[in-house]
Amino acid sequence: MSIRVAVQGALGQMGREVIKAVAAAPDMTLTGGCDARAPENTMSFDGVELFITADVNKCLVKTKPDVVVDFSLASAVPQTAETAARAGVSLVIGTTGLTPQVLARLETLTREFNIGIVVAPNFALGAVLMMELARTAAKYLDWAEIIELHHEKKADAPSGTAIATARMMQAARETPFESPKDETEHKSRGEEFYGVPIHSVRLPGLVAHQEVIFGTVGQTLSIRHDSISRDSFMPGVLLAVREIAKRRGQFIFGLNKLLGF
Ligand SMILES: NC(=O)c1ccc[n+]([C@@H]2O[C@H](COP(=O)([O-])OP(=O)(O)OC[C@H]3O[C@@H](n4cnc5c(N)ncnc54)[C@H](O)[C@@H]3O)[C@@H](O)[C@H]2O)c1
Ligand SMILES: O=C(O)C1=N[C@H](C(=O)O)CCC1
Repeated sequence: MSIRVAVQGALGQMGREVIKAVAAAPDMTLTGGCDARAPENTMSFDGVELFITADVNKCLVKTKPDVVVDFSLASAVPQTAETAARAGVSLVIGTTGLTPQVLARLETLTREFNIGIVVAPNFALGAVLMMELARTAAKYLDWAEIIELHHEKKADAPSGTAIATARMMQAARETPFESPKDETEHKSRGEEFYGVPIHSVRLPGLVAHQEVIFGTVGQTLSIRHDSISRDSFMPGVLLAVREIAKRRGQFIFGLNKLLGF
């Protein structure tokens, strides 16, 4: 049976890419779109005619999706998730910048309303591997910093990927990472998450990139991933839709869990 999919943030850079990917997926039916900037009617997306509205509830009632894919803004996610949950609709959430409190509420919604929710800060396979390799290296190398580089329109910093990477790296260790002891002069060193300094670069020409650099005596190890176009995220998004459509009651954080890492 075809999985019915609606897209929240449909007019955004990622929303438009998801619309194309879902429309081309043989086992999915694109039902509708939602976006704060949407007109109240149908729109053509590269030849795909789609009902679109600014009202998420209207989108759900009218188009009856099984799954909503959300690439919008962190502040919009709670309302979208509550509305979808009450309608019994599962969610795939790629939006970053979600607080621990919002994540905890999303987990509760899965049990309260028997829906499935996947939240993943990065749907690119290479990025998931980069995070897994960083997790492994973190067990052996005591110094590490992260540089994440994104396009200039990104709303949040640091990236969700960088924060999740730092968390995975620290969780793999028994002791905190080492850091310079004598930075007594002017300090401009990014911001530490889980003991790992994260440096954020925002420039036109970039899409989504991250380098994790480890150091120890006489050597460094760099693990780098580059998304050079947004279609890099689409196989991961479609996998998450397929999986969550059959996993009611489950809350899944990270594409790694769906890839069996
Ligand atoms: N998980 C991943 O793999 C991944 C990949 C790329 C981007 N992202 C994240 O996805 C999100 C969107 O990225 P983007 O580049 O598409 O951004 P974008 O600004 O191009 O698009 C966001 C869209 O959301 C809409 N929007 C804003 N507030 C809204 C609201 N209250 N209700 C409904 N719609 C609303 C905007 O009008 C816009 O069209 C960001 O959080 C970004 O970090 C995640
Ligand atoms: O384009 C963005 O914005 C991206 N955000 C994600 C993040 O914050 O980690 C990663 C992919 C691109």
